Amino acid sequence: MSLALSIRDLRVRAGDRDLLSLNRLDLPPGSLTGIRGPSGAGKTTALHAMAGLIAGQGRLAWGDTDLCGLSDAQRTRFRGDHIGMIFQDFILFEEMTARQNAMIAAMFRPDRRSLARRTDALMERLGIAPLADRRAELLSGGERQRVAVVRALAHDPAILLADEPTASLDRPTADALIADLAALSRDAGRSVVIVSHDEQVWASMDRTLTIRDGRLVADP
Ligand SMILES: Nc1ncnc2c1ncn2[C@@H]1O[C@H](COP(=O)(O)OP(=O)(O)OP(=O)(O)O)[C@@H](O)[C@H]1O
Repeated sequence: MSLALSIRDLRVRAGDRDLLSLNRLDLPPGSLTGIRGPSGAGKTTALHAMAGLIAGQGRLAWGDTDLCGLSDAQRTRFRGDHIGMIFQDFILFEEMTARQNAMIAAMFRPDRRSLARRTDALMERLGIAPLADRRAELLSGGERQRVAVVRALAHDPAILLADEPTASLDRPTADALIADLAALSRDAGRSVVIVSHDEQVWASMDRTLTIRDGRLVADP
């Protein structure tokens, strides 16, 4: 499944302050989109709204599903079914193994077996299969990030959202990660949005948007 994103007059507020105000944005299904902008501009807020982690007013629809029209519980369910997330600090459980961390979502899902198969295949593909039984606290930054990628993709989500996925990686590791993310997503028709300050990330995307002061700045 491939899902388009359609945003109309989306606002995210905190108290009486507008954190985000996006008038119109359409991303085709299966597209790879970067988001850049100065610190505090609202990039993470936009990503969290796309993930349904925070509620917005207006319209933010993946396919036919407008997240603004869903309850908190419905948004959580949509996220579990359709969205994979990679966070900047890619939080792992240190005492658990790489594979246990990657499989964490499986604990709450009925399709545990197919998820386990996909997890193993992804670990193989990303070159971390030999580390499957190593505790997370013993993994390097690049290895931890790969575990976070497997965890995000294990349920084969239609949407992948990532916040500064290369921020703590050296150049070669970051480049390899971005190439893998792009290939794993293009193959599957996955829609991807990546918040990043990294020009190499922007170069791998179909398009990169700029957010400033909570608003989209027109592409140059
Ligand atoms: N829950 C909240 N309540 C109040 N203000 C918030 C809340 N969440 C974020 N903000 C503010 O909204 C603005 C945008 O934050 P956001 O994290 O989206 O920025 P960003 O563009 O991702 O920045 P950075 O590149 O530094 O991560 C910031 O001024 C931040 O302090």
